[in-house]
Amino acid sequence: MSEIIIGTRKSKLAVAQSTLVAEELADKFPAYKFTLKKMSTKGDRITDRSLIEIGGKGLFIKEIELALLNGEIDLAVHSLKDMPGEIADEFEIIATPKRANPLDVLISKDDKSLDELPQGARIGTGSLRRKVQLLNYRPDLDIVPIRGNIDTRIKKLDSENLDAIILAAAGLERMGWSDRISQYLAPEISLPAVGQGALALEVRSNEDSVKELIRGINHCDTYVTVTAERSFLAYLEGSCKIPIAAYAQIEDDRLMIEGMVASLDGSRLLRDKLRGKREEAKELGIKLAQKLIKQGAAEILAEIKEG
Ligand SMILES: NCc1[nH]cc(CCC(=O)O)c1CC(=O)O
Repeated sequence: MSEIIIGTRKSKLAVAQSTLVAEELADKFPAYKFTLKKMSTKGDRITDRSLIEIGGKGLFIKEIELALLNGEIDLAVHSLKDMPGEIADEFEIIATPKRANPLDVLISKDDKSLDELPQGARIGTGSLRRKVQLLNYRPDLDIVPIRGNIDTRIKKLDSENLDAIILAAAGLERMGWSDRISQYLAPEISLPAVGQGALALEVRSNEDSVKELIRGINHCDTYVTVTAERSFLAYLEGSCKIPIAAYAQIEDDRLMIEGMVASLDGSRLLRDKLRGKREEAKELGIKLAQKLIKQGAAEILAEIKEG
């Protein structure tokens, strides 16, 4: 019997996600054995500094890609949201299983909604994307930077004397903690991160037989929508150091994508959308990026990069 080794971060969420993938693969391909290999990444080990300080999203990915490269694992399962817009030629995101709920959610004390929170309420989030959109909606809010795994962040609600925190619905749902959710934030308030709620199945580009197998659990609509979002991100060279968001959906077999770019303090926020053919997902992401550039996104991005 052939064995496929699946590499994952060792956080509870990562293990829950990769277990789901392993089960789906085992169901579909009973002749194979799928084994999880849990790995620690730099992003997991350093939890007392912001991601931006220690080097951004790639920190959750690098060690796992190295294991792919040297053959320790055959498949890597990542949160797509944690992947940079472009990956090295040695690797390929060959499939995305069905996306979970892509929205951001509010977890608040006394289950208050965003509108019910008191004037000047303290909201915990380490994400610039969430920060600028929240302030755009309610300028009175006090945004407090927090980091850590989902359970750590929920604990900070009390330990840091916060009124609420913002998290991804998908993570909470996959952990079975949806009952903690006070409010799902509509995309009009908080446009989700590129790839939020989706998983990336990453393999070595030269491994045709593994690619063929993993493609078996691809979900086409998910793949098309995240392709558009990731091409928007890559074109704007977005990273977690930039307040950037994109969310694509299939509507009547057409592809619709919305994107957002903002300055660091949120004083300038650009947002627009486009519709197109689902076969042209990559081009649509680029077209939307170009549309925002015409409206001033290039200046915003240059300003952020110059520091
Ligand atoms: N930034 C970390 C991260 N990466 C993926 C998820 C949640 C699951 C997902 O979006 O797929 C989270 C937690 C969060 O933002 O609340």
